[in-house]
Amino acid sequence: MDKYETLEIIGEGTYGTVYKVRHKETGAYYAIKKFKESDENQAIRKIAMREIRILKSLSHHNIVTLYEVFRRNKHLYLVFEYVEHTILSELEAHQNGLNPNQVKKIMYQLISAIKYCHSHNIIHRDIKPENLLLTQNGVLKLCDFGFARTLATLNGKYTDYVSTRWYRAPELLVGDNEYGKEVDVWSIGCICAELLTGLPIFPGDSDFDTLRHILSTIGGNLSDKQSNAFNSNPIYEGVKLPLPKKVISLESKFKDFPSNVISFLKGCFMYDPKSRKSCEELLKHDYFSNTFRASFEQELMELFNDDY
Ligand SMILES: Oc1ccc(-c2ccc(-c3cc(Nc4ccc(CNC5CC5)cc4)n[nH]3)cc2)c(O)c1
Repeated sequence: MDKYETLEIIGEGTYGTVYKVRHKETGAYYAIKKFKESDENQAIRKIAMREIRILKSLSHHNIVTLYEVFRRNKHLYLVFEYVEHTILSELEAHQNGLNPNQVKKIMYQLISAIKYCHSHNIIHRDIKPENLLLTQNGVLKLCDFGFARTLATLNGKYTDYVSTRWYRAPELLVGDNEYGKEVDVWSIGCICAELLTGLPIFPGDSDFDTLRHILSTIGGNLSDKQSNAFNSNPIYEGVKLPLPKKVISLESKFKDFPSNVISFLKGCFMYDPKSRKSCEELLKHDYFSNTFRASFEQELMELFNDDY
């Protein structure tokens, strides 16, 4: 850490803290994650090794770059690309939502980044505005894989709980631990709606309350597997599924959204993960017209070439 000047804390997580630092010789900025515990703690060491293995397998224009890993005074440090803004700060600056075309550009890059992760059998599991960074040129960079996991074997189960409640898919909220990459697609839908309105679409103050928001907006019923998981979850013992008195559908909730946006959101918000659109299908959805795809891909190529 001697070659860096620590400037501020930019993120606090369960297992570590992320600092904005300046390289003393070059003046360049970086984001450095310092793992909290000494790496002599076997549990932390295992978590850190899994995170580093995932990060080293990723190389994509829309995912922050890991430059270096080093160990000092029994602590592990990860040196990352520093990006000036987050989508959270963009939302704070645009309380009624961002320009629809800017949203489309952000969504196209987010889905491209997640499609890349999924093609490498990696689930991010914590997609939320503070984990989406935006460069001055409008390039989106996905960050913080502290909760990422490689897809479990076919019948694999995940034990730890994840993601930030408002962006959590119903299978996570009911406690079904046989979930897959579809949880990221649900979060993508949440991000899209929030970017367009400036407000979180399912702002629950608990997992149960988030489920209530979902059922009141999407209507219908959870999948049988999700209902069974809820009813057998000891956390919800004695509690009935929140059956909404009134459903305010997506069409009613977002009256001024074009039909292709509503259709895009419905593709992300299918209760049954197997019915949810994949990232590949979302990129082909007519939310992204052929004209948009052609012109934006050209724009991105020029932006990415400027990076080098
Ligand atoms: O497994 C991991 C762990 C950590 C990261 C990670 C990598 C990079 C960053 C990062 C953040 C960042 N920029 C940034 C982050 C937060 C803010 C918000 N203002 C802060 C509060 C003062 C502003 C800018 N640039 N790069 C953050 C996290 C990662 O990508 C993977």
